[in-house]
Amino acid sequence: MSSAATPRVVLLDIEGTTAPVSFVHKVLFPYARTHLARVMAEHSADPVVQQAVADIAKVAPGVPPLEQLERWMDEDAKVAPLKALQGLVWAEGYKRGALVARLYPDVVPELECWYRAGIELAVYSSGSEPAQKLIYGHTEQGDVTPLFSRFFDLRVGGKKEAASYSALVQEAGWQPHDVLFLSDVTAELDAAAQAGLRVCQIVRPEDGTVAGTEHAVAGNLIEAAHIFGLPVVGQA
Ligand SMILES: CSCCC(=O)C(=O)COP(=O)(O)O
Ligand SMILES: [Mg+2]
Repeated sequence: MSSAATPRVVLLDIEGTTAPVSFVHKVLFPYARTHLARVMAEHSADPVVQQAVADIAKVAPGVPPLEQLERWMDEDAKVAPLKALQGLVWAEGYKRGALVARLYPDVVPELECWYRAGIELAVYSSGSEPAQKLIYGHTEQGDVTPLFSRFFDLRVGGKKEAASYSALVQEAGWQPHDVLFLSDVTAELDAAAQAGLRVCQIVRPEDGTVAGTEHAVAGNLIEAAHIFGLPVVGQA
């Protein structure tokens, strides 16, 4: 459903929307793959590791956890045990300065503009909530986590399921039509639109994103702001 009213909430995907696909696939994912076995061994008593190993045993009984994790990484599977463990590995990488998050140049200025205007900002990513806080806590522009009021991950469900968007708006106490969801993936936008959210595809030339035909399309957050009547950085 569309509405002329300005969205009160902007819900943002990460990969392909605020961060380049190349940063996630060529920096974050390889870092996690390289250090996963060691970090799991060094943190074997950590509840994150124990829960992930227990979850893997439920879905892949008899398969060694690292073998299953390798399979999931090969498939880019959006599954909670892998995402929780990747977050643990990245925590170490950010802490020792090996990782610094790259966001698209329009992202921080435009999010700050929306934040200052009283628009509520939230994240919905397949990356775990701790991983989301890490990426936004260690950007080239510094810690931008205070811009966001909420961080939703796979605990509300998969991003291609309409029920996940219904669950997250209910948890936050939002009306679906007050929320604008920005993502590069049309199947995610289809699901969000089915749940009554307003949606816009972010089509980043650097990522080679292909524009869909069903939803509004913007090349960056500033173009999305123009389309949906949100404040635009640098304009009074
Ligand atoms: C928290 S940054 C890494 C994101 C991630 O692990 C991923 O799989 C990408 O998910 P998104 O939903 O942001 O496209
Ligand atoms: Mg994405």
